[in-house]
Amino acid sequence: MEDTRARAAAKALQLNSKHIPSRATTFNRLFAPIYAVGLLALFYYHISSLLNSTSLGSFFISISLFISDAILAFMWATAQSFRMNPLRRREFPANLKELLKNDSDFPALDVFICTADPYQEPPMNVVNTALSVMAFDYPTSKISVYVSDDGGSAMTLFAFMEAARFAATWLPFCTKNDVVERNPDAFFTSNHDWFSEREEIKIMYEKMKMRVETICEEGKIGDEYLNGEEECMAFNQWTKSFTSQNHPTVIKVLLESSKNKDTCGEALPNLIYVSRQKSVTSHHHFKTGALNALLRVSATMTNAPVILTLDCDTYSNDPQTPTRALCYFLDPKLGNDLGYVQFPQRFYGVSKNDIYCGELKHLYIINSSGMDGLLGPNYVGTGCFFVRRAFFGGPSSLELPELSQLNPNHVVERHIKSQEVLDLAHLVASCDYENNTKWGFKLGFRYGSLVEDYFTGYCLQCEGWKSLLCNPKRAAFYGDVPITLLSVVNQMKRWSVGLLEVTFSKYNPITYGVRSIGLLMGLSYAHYAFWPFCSIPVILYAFLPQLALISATQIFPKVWDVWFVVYILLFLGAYGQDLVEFILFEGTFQRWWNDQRMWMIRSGSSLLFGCVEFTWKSLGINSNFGFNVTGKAMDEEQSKRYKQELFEFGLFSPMFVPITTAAIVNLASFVCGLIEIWKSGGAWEHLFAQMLVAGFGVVNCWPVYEAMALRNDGGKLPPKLTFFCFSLALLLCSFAAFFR
Ligand SMILES: O=c1ccn([C@@H]2O[C@H](COP(=O)(O)OP(=O)(O)O[C@H]3O[C@H](CO)[C@@H](O)[C@H](O)[C@H]3O)[C@@H](O)[C@H]2O)c(=O)[nH]1
Ligand SMILES: [Mn+2]
Repeated sequence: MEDTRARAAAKALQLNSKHIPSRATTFNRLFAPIYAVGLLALFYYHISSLLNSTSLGSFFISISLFISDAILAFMWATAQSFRMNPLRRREFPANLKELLKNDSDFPALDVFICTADPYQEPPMNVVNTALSVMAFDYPTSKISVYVSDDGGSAMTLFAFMEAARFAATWLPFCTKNDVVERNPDAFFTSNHDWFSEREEIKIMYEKMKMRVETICEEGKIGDEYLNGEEECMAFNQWTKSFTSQNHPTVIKVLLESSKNKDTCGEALPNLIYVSRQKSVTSHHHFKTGALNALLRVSATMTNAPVILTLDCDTYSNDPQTPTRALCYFLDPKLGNDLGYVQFPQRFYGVSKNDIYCGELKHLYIINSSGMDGLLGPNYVGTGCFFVRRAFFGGPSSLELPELSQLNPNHVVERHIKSQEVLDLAHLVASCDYENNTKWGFKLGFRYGSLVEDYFTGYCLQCEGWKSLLCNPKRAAFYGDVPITLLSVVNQMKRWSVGLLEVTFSKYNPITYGVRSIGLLMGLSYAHYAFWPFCSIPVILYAFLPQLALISATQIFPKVWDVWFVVYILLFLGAYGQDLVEFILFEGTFQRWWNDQRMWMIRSGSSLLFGCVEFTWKSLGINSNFGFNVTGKAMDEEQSKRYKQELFEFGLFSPMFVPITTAAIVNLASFVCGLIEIWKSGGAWEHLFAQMLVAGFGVVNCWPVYEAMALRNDGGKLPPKLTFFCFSLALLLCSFAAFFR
């Protein structure tokens, strides 16, 4: 790639441009110090009320409010790093044609697709993802798709054998007709009626889908489904003792570019199925381990300089995507230290107003554009192009792997089905290969956190790599959003455990990060690392003012007090800025409203339970926390309710307890407050702030009341849970009333 970059420099080609949204940035830079003054005033107020507290009770209240606001203020301060220097970019793939005239000029591309569970992640969907990238607008002989199957499932392998056959028809069909949607399922569900062979191919696709789905339902593969001896042989490894947690390495080269041709006689991409060895006695590091196994297996077979990592649900929505990434990798101005190009995660099938905030606009787009103006966005696990070299030490300090064949500069000379290559591939995919090597620590994706993406990107940046965000108008990739509240909160719980693992390691972004990547980048990473602590202020604000209201205790300043004004301005300032930002990034008011609601719900469930689980894990009480895959299989009833934007509770989960209890307490306290004001003949000034907080809680908890009392479908709150939370709320309220 270096010589291509030199040619680009000689031709002075413009491959990309950047744009600084200057008005918004100026505003943010001016607003930050003003807001900071407001915060200082608030802490002056907090400290003086602490010093003036007259009783144990008032001291307890003051210190709780102080701690809560200190955490919120810290989160605000770290978030400013995203606002100081945001960037938007554009790329010009057309100009690349000048530079890459022949297929041989393109760098080879290895695509990694991870899947882990055929029941949560239907093989047919994984196949669609793979087909969508095999059909990239890119020289096919340069593409190799590696599928990592951590589920070790014969069904997934079977699905890919079918896909390999279908690809021979699908790929030429896409190129000939300039199809934009190259995920077959997405293509056939949207209407494109004008292609001649469309019907024929659709029938072929449906047949394949039926075969795969039948196999998945039956749970075994009958001989009538297999073509020839080679295919039968492939499944011989699935013996009786083969389980997803204990099995030998399975590597199958399903397509070999130099041999397999499509129906028009053009080369097909390489397609390789890999299920690394698993043993119950050795730790496999979940997805991170799978990615490292793929890094090594791909090194033995193709060793492409560019790598794309994808989750099994992240399909390509634009065949131009790899050329867009090249617009950066081949740009001489960006230098040799560009480690990865991240495309934002975008989602297919988000409900109209995005009730669960599945879009995660802040995480994937707003904050990432903010980091783009510094050293670059964090890695978000999928839709990311890396230079292979980035996994082998910093830009100027090459870290060599133990085996020279895995070296990023090694040129593979043998073809991928040769015995030597296959033997080496099996060796590096075995479960104890990594023992006493640098893999996961100095090489490859990094171990030590359940958010391997965040941690790996962070480590690469600390080593000196830069990154950037490529966010074209047409979504480059689409993934699935979780459609039940439980999967949403479980996903975020895993994230918060993973983030805390980084916070309490020697890599803490405040200590280690700020030193390695500077203040603003360090703060950006700290914003996430300390995110789980948001659960503390949210829980306190969800209960304390309300219980105080029930016990007729005033804890906030009176309406006419200047300190009340400070409170209100800080609240409105933060919320207002957040809203404006959200709208500027193509959001709607309703989506923003749901976003802020989910921020609170997540804090009271995922982040809180994440903190608790992390504590248990650190104390060694229970260390059984793994990477639980987010479900991607659709239940029809659930999808229907999701589309109607009804919250899906359904099951009894301890994670629903805090939010449900808070909903009841907020409503009860609001009513108590009203009664209190009425009884006192209309003296409302001293309780107004608390009424405001409780009222805000009630408005936000509307879906919970609905699920508790007004609905009768499968997604309503289980009566057992409602009863439990009612009892708990009653206990809390009586306790508060006791202090009246
Ligand atoms: O042992 C495992 C567990 C998971 N996976 C794969 O990891 C991917 C992501 O899993 P998913 O359950 O979809 O996670 P999400 O919560 O949606 O993922 C977000 O957060 C993860 C980190 O927690 C990142 O790895 C993901 O890229 C990011 O999208 C999927 O393709 C899985 O098949 C494995 O390969 N092996
Ligand atoms: Mn996912």
